[in-house]
Amino acid sequence: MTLSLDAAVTDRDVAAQLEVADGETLALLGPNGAGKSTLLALVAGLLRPDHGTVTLDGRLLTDVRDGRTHAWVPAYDRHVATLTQEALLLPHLSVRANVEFGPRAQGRSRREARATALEWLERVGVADLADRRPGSLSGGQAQRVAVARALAARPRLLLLDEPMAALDVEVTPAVRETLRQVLAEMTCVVVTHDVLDAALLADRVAVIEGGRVVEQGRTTDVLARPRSAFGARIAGLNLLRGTWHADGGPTGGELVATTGERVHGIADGLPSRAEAVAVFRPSAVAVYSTPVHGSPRNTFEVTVTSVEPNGDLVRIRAGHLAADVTAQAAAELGVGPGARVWFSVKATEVALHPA
Ligand SMILES: Nc1ncnc2c1ncn2[C@@H]1O[C@H](COP(=O)(O)OP(=O)(O)OP(=O)(O)O)[C@@H](O)[C@H]1O
Repeated sequence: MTLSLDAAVTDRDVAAQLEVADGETLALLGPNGAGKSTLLALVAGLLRPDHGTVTLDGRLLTDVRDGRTHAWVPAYDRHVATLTQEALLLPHLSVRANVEFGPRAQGRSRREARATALEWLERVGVADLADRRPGSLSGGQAQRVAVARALAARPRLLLLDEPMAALDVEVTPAVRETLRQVLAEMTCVVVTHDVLDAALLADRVAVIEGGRVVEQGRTTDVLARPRSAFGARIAGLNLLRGTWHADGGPTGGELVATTGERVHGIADGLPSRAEAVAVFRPSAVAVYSTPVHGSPRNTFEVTVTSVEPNGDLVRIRAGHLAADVTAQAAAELGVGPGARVWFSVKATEVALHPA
C-alpha cells in the first residue's frame, strides 16, 4: 500500500483505518462532523493522533504508541499536498510565482521551477493567466491555479478537502473534469459531500460515520449496493451509458444512450463516437405531469415505477432513472406507479465522461 493509516483521536471520537494503493483515488464520504477532515489532518501531519501510525511509501510518518511519539515527520517533509475549498494563493505573487513557489522551496533552479509551473498551468488550462495576480481571478480559475501549485511540488500524495464546494455550479463540471484528468496519475484522497465527485473521481469510496469507517469498497459497488445508511442516502445516481456524438451545439453534442435516451451534457474534450456515461443527480431532475420545453434541457417521458421517501425528499423512480423532489412537489404531482410523467434535467447538471 502506498498510504496506510491506522489511528485514533480520542477527544474527537475518531478511530479509523484506511489504505490507498499507488495511483488510486479514495473518496471519503460522510455526514457533517463524521471525521473526514480529521483523517486528512492526520495524514497531512497537521494533527497528532493519541495512538496510531501513518505510512507513505513505506516511510513511517507518524507513530504514536503508549502515550509516546516514536515517529513524527513534519507536514512540510511528508511529500503530501493539500487542496482545500479555498485556493489560498499568495495575493502579492503572480499566478506563475505562486506555482513556482513549491519547486523553488524544494531547491530546484529558477529555470526548472518556471518550466514546471508553466507545464502545470498549461495542463489545468490557465497558462494564459500566468502573469495575473490571484485577486483578479474567478473562483474556478483560482482553484485551477491551486491544483497546478499543489502538483508542481511533485507530491507523492494529494489530499483534496471538498475542492469544489466553494465554486459556482456553472464552473464545477469543468474543474471536476480537470481534476479527473490529473488525478488519474496521482495517489489521492478526496473528501467530498458530493456523490458526483466520488462517482467521477474516485476508484474507491470509504463512508465515514461517527469517526468510524462504516463501509468501503469500489465506488461502483458502494453506489450500486450501499450497506450503510449514508451510503444508501447518496446512492441512486442516474447513470446512462452510450455513445457521444459531438455536433457543436450548445453543449457540444449529445449522448445516445443504449437505453434510448438522448442526453445533452457537459463533455469537455470528449471525442465524437466515444463510449461514454452521462451522470446526474436525482435531485437535479424536475418532474412534470405535462411535456416541458425549454433549452438547454433534457426531457424524458417515463413511467413511474415507485415513489418512496428518501431523507427529506421523495424519490420517484422510473425504471433506471430517479428523481428526488420535495414532499410538496410530490403531493402536487400526485403520481404513483404506472403514471406517465416527464423527467427534465438541465444540460449543465449532466456530467459526461469516457466509459
Ligand atoms: N479543531 C478541532 N478541535 C476539536 N474538535 C474538533 C476540531 N475539528 C473537528 N473537531 C471535532 O471532530 C469531529 C470530526 O470533525 P471533522 O471536521 O473531522 O468532520 P468532517 O467529517 O470533516 O465534517 P464536515 O463534513 O462538516 O467538514 C467532530 O465531532 C468535530 O466537532
